[in-house]
Amino acid sequence: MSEASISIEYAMEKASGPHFSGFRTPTATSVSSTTFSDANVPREPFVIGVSGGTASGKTTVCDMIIQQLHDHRVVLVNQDSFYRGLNSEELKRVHEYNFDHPDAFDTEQLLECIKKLKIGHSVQVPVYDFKLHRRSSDSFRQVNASDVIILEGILVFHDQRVRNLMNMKIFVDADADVRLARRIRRDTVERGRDVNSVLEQYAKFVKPAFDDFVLPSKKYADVIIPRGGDNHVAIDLIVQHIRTKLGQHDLCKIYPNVYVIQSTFQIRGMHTLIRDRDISKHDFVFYSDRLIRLVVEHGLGHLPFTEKQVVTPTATVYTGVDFCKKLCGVSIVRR
Ligand SMILES: Nc1ncnc2c1ncn2[C@@H]1O[C@H](COP(=O)(O)OP(=O)(O)O)[C@@H](O)[C@H]1O
Ligand SMILES: O=c1ccn([C@@H]2O[C@H](COP(=O)(O)O)[C@@H](O)[C@H]2O)c(=O)[nH]1
Repeated sequence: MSEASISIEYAMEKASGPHFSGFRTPTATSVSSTTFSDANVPREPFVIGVSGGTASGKTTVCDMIIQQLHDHRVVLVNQDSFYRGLNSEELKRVHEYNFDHPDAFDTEQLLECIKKLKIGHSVQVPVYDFKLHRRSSDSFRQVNASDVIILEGILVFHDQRVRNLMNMKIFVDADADVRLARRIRRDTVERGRDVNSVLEQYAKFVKPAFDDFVLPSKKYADVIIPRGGDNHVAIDLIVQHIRTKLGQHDLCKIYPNVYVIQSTFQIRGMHTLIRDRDISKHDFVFYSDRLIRLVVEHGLGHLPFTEKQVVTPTATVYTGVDFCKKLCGVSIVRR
């Protein structure tokens, strides 16, 4: 990316110089006849995986990222939605069921869902009930195509195929005692459990599976967030990175004083001409000059002006504007 500041004098001189209007007919060999497609080619969504032990703060961190990216389309997909659910036999012996083992999830269905979202399709995600340990038979959550897809769950880094779909992998860290305390509170308040059953499940399944599957998958993380949702610095940095990855137009959302000149077919046509190695020197100079003029004129529109009244030849008053002759500049950033 190169940056150049233009002086007011230069800008005014360029803007008031000879005016080339219109898009000249290209010379015979300069442009191919391919039809231009829409300038806004849809980008592939940015997929973020968020893993970590139970009650480490994964959901909290995801909610904070989503809140900060409020000006983008962001969707959250929970691995929990892909729990297979228990049949009646398994339900009778629910205390023997290991919900923390990779086999408890329908990973094939999860893969299919993320692949579809990545190519811009909407999907129906199952709704899992933690109290009944089964999926709702008649309701689904519709998840639409988005700019950012966040996949959150204890084992989202376990399967290599799922990992490969991710552009960024975050591991949320919290001390084991903090997580256990949170889990007891959450499961008794929200998931209809009693303290004894939570402790029993934790010792029998949750902790061993954390050591065997969750912790070993931490090595795949690009970023580790200690203290989860309390770590505002880490979350801010992650959001900045995502914004950068989302591209050029989002610069305007980060910096309120950045204006992007909207690309039009005319502009792209001229860019095509000046990049064509067969263009004549005369046409190169002509179209480069015209492109520079567009940028300069756009920049001039952002200079400070004050209101000014003038009297017209018919003796009426016209209220217009006059350039404030202050020392100022407009930076032109080229990507
Ligand atoms: N930084 C925190 N301070 C206090 N409580 C928290 C914090 N982060 C999460 N919690 C609480 O702990 C529980 C689990 O958090 P959650 O974000 O749902 O974790 P996870 O998605 O990893 O299971 C929730 O009840 C939540 O309100
Ligand atoms: O029916 C169920 C399904 C899952 N669990 C427990 O949930 C956690 C995963 O959810 P987090 O929000 O990441 O904590 C997992 O440790 C399972 O043990 C359950 O208890 N019952």
